[in-house]
Amino acid sequence: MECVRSGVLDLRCSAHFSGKKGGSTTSCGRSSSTYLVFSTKYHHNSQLAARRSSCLVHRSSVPKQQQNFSVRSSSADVCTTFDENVKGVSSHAAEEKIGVLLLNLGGPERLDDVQPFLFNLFADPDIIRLPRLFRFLQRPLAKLISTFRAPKSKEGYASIGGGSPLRKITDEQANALKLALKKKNLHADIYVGMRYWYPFTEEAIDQIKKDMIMKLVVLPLYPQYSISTSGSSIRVLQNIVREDSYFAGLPISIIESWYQRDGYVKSMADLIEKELSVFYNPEEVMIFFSAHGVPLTYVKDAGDPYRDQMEDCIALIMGELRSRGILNRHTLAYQSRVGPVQWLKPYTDEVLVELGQKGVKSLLVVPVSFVSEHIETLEEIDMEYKELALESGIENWGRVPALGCTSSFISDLADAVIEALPSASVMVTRKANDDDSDMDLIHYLSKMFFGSVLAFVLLLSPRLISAFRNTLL
Ligand SMILES: C=CC1=C(C)c2cc3[nH]c(cc4nc(cc5[nH]c(cc1n2)c(C)c5CCC(=O)O)C(CCC(=O)O)=C4C)c(C)c3C=C
Ligand SMILES: [Fe+2]
Repeated sequence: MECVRSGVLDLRCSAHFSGKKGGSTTSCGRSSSTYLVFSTKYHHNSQLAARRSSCLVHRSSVPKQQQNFSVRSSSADVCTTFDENVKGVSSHAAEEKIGVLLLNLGGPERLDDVQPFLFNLFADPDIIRLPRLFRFLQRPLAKLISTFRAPKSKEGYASIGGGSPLRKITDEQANALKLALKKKNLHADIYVGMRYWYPFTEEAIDQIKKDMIMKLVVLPLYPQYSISTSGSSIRVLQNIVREDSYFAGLPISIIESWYQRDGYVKSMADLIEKELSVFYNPEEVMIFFSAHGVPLTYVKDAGDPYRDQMEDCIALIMGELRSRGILNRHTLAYQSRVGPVQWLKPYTDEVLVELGQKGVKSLLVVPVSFVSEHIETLEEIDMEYKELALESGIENWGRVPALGCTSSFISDLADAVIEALPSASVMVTRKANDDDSDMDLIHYLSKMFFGSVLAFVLLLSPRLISAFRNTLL
């Protein structure tokens, strides 16, 4: 049983939308009578399916036309130049009112936004995963953690100009995508929905409804799927679909991950090749992929495919570089861990020190989990990690920019949208009666036990609170 056909999420399948350990009671099928059940265990079939094929379904049957375009968007920073094989779309698609919803994380625009932004982030049950019984602690805990975390985060945002660039960049990407689609003969309205700050996904959803969009493609701006990112945003969407009769009847196609697309892989390889050429001895440079981490339990217990997809992604990019005769060594590590739990290893900061000790002299860092510049590229990599690396003996440091509005990348996203359209279908959802129903007693009790310990640690013990605070700061 495969729920994802070549990378496009089949909305009638249950298992992608996390919630439940095991995923065995979920339903999956092609018929509209099957239901979407929320479960935490990620369905690995989807990942295998995505790996097997280069990506999305339903390639347009319209012959490719060789065309040259040069367009400038209304925003001065967005410049999109197309020189490629342009794929056309069938005329009936052009007559429908098509919407594309770009999902992203969002970021505080001013320092005063930092604490409420962090509150929204930590109040997300896909970010702090409490046992069901302790969900009532989610918001008090979010308040506590966001308050402790805010001073450190504020420092970071202050050092990159006082706020996150995410909204501006995402808007630019939306403009560029609209133009790219237009050039491929698809007229679509593009909406931006952020998970933790303005414009919130709910606002985008309202606008989509007002505009009476007839078909919607949902494109999370994360190349790899994680429960904590695309998964969380998709969950918001599902909740809306369940409550709202307009969305319940709207054909939707979700592109859940797209790291395996040729256009993305080649665009990343282009950026790496270009930055390597800046080094005095490019062949001696170690390519250092730094991905945003997630807590280890996401992968080990909840079935998050994030690590597998990340490794797959790196292999594809390195394969592309090798095919161009670029044979540099490379490594992958995970950055930006928060709090006292174990995250995916190895950790970026530790690997930087080790490489310095081993005598590596030249490093090219490649941020790989996100397609915009943000606090973790501009502050964590460019400032903190650079300083650490130089102190550890690295002499030559370079960093690949995020893809942003790179024309080949935006053009590929446009192709992804066009390819996803034919599989848009009505989301049929039902609320799982008890999404912990297949959890065995021991697991349930252990969750309760650890949940209680966590609650006591975080809410009752001042000494441990201060230890926790030190870990966050
Ligand atoms: C693929 C990308 C990301 C994953 C996976 C992810 C998981 C994740 N993040 C936190 C905690 C924080 N993330 C923060 C900022 C932030 N996170 C991502 C991306 C991923 N997060 C981005 C792009 C950003 C930056 C947004 C911006 O404003 O530029 C922050 C706030 C910043 C800070 O204080 O460091 C926190 C906190 C967790 C806990 C998590 C997985 C569970
Ligand atoms: Fe994050």
